[in-house]
Amino acid sequence: MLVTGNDILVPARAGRYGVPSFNTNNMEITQAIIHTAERLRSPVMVQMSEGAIKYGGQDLANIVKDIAGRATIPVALHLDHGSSYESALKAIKMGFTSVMIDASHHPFEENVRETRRVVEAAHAMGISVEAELGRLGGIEEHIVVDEKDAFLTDPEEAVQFIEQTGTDYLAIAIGTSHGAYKGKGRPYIDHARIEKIAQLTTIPLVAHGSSGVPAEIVGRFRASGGEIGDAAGIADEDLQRATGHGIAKVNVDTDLRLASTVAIREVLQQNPKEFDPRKVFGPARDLMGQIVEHKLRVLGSVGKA
Ligand SMILES: O=C(COP(=O)(O)O)N(O)CCCCOP(=O)(O)O
Ligand code: NA
Ligand SMILES: [Zn+2]
Repeated sequence: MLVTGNDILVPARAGRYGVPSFNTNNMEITQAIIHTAERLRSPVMVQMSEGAIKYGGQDLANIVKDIAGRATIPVALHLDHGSSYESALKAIKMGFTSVMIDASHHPFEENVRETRRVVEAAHAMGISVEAELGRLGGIEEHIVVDEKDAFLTDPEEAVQFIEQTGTDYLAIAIGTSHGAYKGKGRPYIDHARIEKIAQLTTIPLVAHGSSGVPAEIVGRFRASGGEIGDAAGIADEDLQRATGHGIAKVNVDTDLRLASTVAIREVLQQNPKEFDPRKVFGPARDLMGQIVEHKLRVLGSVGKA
C-alpha cells in the first residue's frame, strides 16, 4: 500500500533498523525494488529525483504508485533532492507521499525559511518532509578538523533546525557522498557525529550516498567492457552501526545503476545476436533485485512489514 514517509520511517527509527530508499527511472527498477521488498516482507521507499521526473514524468510516477498501491507492504513515493518549494508542491500534485526540500547549500537561516515553507504546505496535505543540513562530500580522514566541520552536520545546529522547521526527517552530512567514488579504501563515516545527533534528536535521520559499490559488481562492470576508476562505497558494517543510532532512511542509487548496466553489458557481450529488449532488461531487473535483497538484509528491515 502507498503510505507517507513518516509511516515507514518513524517505526524504523524506533525499531533501530534502516529502510532503503532506492531511486527509480523506469518500470524494471521499480519492480525490482517493490517486488523484492514484498517477497521479504519489508517496507521500502521508492524515490525519484527531479532528473527522473524530467525523464519519466507522471507516466513513471503512475507506474510507481500503481505497483506500490497493489503491494502488500508499505511503500512511499519520495521526491529526492527537491530543489525548490515549487518542485515539492508539483511532486505532491503528482501523487508523491514524501518530499525532500534540499536547501542545504544555503546559509542556515535561508535553509530554515525554505524548509519551513515546504513543511507547512506539505503537512496541510498530509505529506511528510525530508530536509538536509550540512554538505554531502567525500571526506577523507586526513582533512583537518575545521574543514571537516565546515561540511558535516553540527549536532546543536541540527536540534535548532528541526525545532525551527518542523521537518519530519533530516538528511545529515556524516562523510558520505553521491556516486561510485566515496573515498579511498573504506570510506570514512563519522559515527561519533551520528551518535551525538541521534542522542539530541528523536526524528528519523537520513543517510545519503549510501551505496556499497560492491567489488564483485565493479569487477563485472570492467569485465563486460565498462570503464570505472577506483570505486568504493559504504561498508555494510558502517550502515548497520548507523541504523542502530538514528539513521532510518538510507539512500541508494549507484548500486542499482551499476547492477543494471552490468547485466545489460553482459547479455549483449555474451549474446551478440540478441535484440529482444525483454532479454536485456529482464536480467537487469533480476540483478537489481539481488542488490535490493542484500540492502534490505543489511539494514534489518526484512520481516518488518
Ligand atoms: O543519496 C543518493 C544516492 O547515493 P549513492 O550514489 O551512494 O547511491 N541519492 O540521493 C540519489 C541521487 C540521485 C541523483 O539522480 P539524478 O542523476 O537523477 O540527479
Ligand atoms: Na544537499
Ligand atoms: Zn542524495
